Amino acid sequence: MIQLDLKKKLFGADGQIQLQVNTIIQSKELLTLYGPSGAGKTSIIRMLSGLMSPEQGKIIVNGKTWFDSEKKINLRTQDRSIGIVFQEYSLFPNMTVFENLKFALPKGDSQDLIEEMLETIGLQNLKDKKPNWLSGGQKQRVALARALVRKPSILLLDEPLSALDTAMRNKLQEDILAFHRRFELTTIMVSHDYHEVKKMSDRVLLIENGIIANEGNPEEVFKD
Ligand SMILES: Nc1ncnc2c1ncn2[C@@H]1O[C@H](COP(=O)(O)OP(=O)(O)OP(=O)(O)O)[C@@H](O)[C@H]1O
Repeated sequence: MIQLDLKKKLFGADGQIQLQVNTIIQSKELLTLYGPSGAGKTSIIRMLSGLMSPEQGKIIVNGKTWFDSEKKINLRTQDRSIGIVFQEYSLFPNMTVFENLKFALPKGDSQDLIEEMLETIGLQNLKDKKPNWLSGGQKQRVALARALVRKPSILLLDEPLSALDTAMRNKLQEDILAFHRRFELTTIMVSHDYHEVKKMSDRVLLIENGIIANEGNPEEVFKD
């Protein structure tokens, strides 16, 4: 279970907004953050990952405090049990697919997990290729597998599919759902795509102007 209580002033092109988000995310839930551009969705992902600090608030994950402004606790990104995939492909261009995954593997862990990941994403035959040999969808599959090599409990996805065409998007949505279930992850995904949010979410947070404007399952949130 993730207890989130986040407050931070955000400065954007259209002035300042006060981000204020308070919610509980259940273990194994697939939660999407949906809403207009600039509303604060990416900032929430960044605060969860430790790449941005809230001004005030708490992040408590399964009873462990990751962030507490009063107690001055702020765990480093590498000490948080997370895997992240961003919109842009963030693979190392000079390493092969296999080496990209191996780089993320904790020292001493068996490389069998890499083989298992490659099999799950169906890219075993491309494991010796460098990223520029791959299609956008294949790169994002590798990024997804790499995010999971450390066996995190939480998967954070910031619009990972927005650069892909519809067919590839559909495939990757299935891959994300398969990983989400297989590794019993708690997954938090930013998406602009209404169909994607409807298809994938257990629960949606509609984020507008830095606050939760509505929340519930997709039927509840999109009933109008
Ligand atoms: N470190 C920061 N401190 C203060 N404000 C920031 C910081 N980083 C980003 N912002 C601002 O916060 C606002 C919200 O941005 P954010 O990327 O979280 O929105 P978003 O909902 O993810 O938008 P999009 O859908 O376009 O990605 C933006 O106006 C941005 O300029």
